[in-house]
Amino acid sequence: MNHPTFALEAAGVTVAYRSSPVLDELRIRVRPGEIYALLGGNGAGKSTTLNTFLGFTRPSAGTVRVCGIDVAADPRAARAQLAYVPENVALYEHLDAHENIEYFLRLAGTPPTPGAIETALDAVRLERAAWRRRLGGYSKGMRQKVAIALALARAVPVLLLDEPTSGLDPQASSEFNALLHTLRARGTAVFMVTHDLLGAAEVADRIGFLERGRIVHECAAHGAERFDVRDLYRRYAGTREAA
Ligand SMILES: Nc1ncnc2c1ncn2[C@@H]1O[C@H](COP(=O)(O)OP(=O)(O)OP(=O)(O)O)[C@@H](O)[C@H]1O
Repeated sequence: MNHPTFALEAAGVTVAYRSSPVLDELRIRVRPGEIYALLGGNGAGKSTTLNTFLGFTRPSAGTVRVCGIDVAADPRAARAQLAYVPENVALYEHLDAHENIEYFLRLAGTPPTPGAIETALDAVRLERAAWRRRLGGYSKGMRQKVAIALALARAVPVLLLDEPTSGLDPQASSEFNALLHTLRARGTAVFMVTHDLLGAAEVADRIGFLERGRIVHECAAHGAERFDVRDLYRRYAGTREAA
């Protein structure tokens, strides 16, 4: 495959349930090594956007591409480029972190090379003492680390996250942000759906505001110069009132 410019791309994507559009000619582009946060009020279409990237929802118009692969034409190939971490990570409670990752890698037909799982668990900074403990006793932040370690072990170029910081305490949130920066440095594209404006302002390179299935505003951080949080809040409040 040649190197596509965009890791994720929605071009003119329309999704409608019972004729009213939920996504309305949506246009989103995320580059490799970019962290993109999608914000919007309840019902704005954030989950539907995730579902179209995952190939679970088929647009009636427009194109969705993952690393240049048209999701409608080859959903399996497109999905192989993605790791999806839902709000409540679904892993096996009775297996430990190591076993979970090994199980899902084998299920995907990509058994781990020696040391790959340990490297991934180290990269997400899951404390070593927990590696062989069943997930049943894990906190939300720890589960999330295991899910992201699985993405690292699969070496996928794109990570999709749904409400990743909801329910995380400040320490876990800051560890999560550090982890996203590690992924970004590796060239992974991160697309996250969130209501957490402050978290997004801290970690994202670009923020898109979704309102009634359209990006009504998009803004970028420039290196050390971060977002103007008051301005973001004003825009976000606008989308929430409209929703
Ligand atoms: N399968 C479906 N059938 C009919 N309507 C749907 C379906 N899925 C979503 N919708 C509608 O589409 C709109 C957008 O839903 P979506 O879940 O994408 O929004 P959201 O931005 O993720 O909202 P929230 O923040 O509440 O999770 C809502 O009005 C919802 O009721």
